[in-house]
Amino acid sequence: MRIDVFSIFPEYLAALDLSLIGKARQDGLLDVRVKDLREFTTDRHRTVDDTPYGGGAGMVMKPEPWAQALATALDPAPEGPARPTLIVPSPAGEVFTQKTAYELAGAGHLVFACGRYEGIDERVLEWAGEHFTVRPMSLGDYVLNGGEVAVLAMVEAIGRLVPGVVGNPESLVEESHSDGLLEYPVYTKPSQWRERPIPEVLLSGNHAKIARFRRDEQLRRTSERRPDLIAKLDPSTLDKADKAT
Ligand SMILES: COc1cccc(Cn2ccc3ccc(-c4cc(N)[nH]n4)cc32)c1
Repeated sequence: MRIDVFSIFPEYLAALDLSLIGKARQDGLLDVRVKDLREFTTDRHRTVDDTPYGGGAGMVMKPEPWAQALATALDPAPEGPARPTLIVPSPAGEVFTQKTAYELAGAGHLVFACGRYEGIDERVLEWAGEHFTVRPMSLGDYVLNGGEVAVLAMVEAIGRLVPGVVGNPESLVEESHSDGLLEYPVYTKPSQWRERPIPEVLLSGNHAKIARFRRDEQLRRTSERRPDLIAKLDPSTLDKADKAT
């Protein structure tokens, strides 16, 4: 998978050189290219923003540097009919979920446009629609100062699902949210820590009982912390809970 990221703070994306994603880049599983948007300006001051038409606070990102930058992500031209997907982090985007991560992990080429200021001139997204599948994307209902943090989160969530990136694919199977429920609690040595024991069943060696305990904990936690997810559960998820005995 090829991933292009454009930002006026490319150093923000240095975290993509580390850990799992960094290793996947070294192994050639992910081809991540981070570019400074200012490289695509033409004036002496490398200007990327200007005042908003219609007035209002703050500045808006100029369209031309973005068109010049995004055009380089179309080089070489995509093989076949598939168009690269352009993800534009935005408070006004669709909400990024684990389902989105799975969907995008199957894409061949992702391009991320990290906005700053009050956002990117809307005509960029209209122009980009001729060459990309454009998806404004929100991380959630809170406001960031720019797109970089959102891109770090999305590239990690997507990248780890690309085959070969995570050493043991098993660890992707039981994941939180993959079955619509939150993760069960985890414990490790010592079994008694500051007078706190671990749940007895985890020492029983009875895999059926352990599975049941974990499923029950998932349901308990989800109904306590995220009742909204309970409402969305696939009925078969609850059957699985009964079968995990
Ligand atoms: C109303 O608040 C804003 C309205 C417009 C722009 C900005 C600041 N900003 C600039 C680029 C940019 C990209 C993404 C996000 C973002 C995404 C999520 N989930 N929260 N915030 C915020 C961004 C703030």
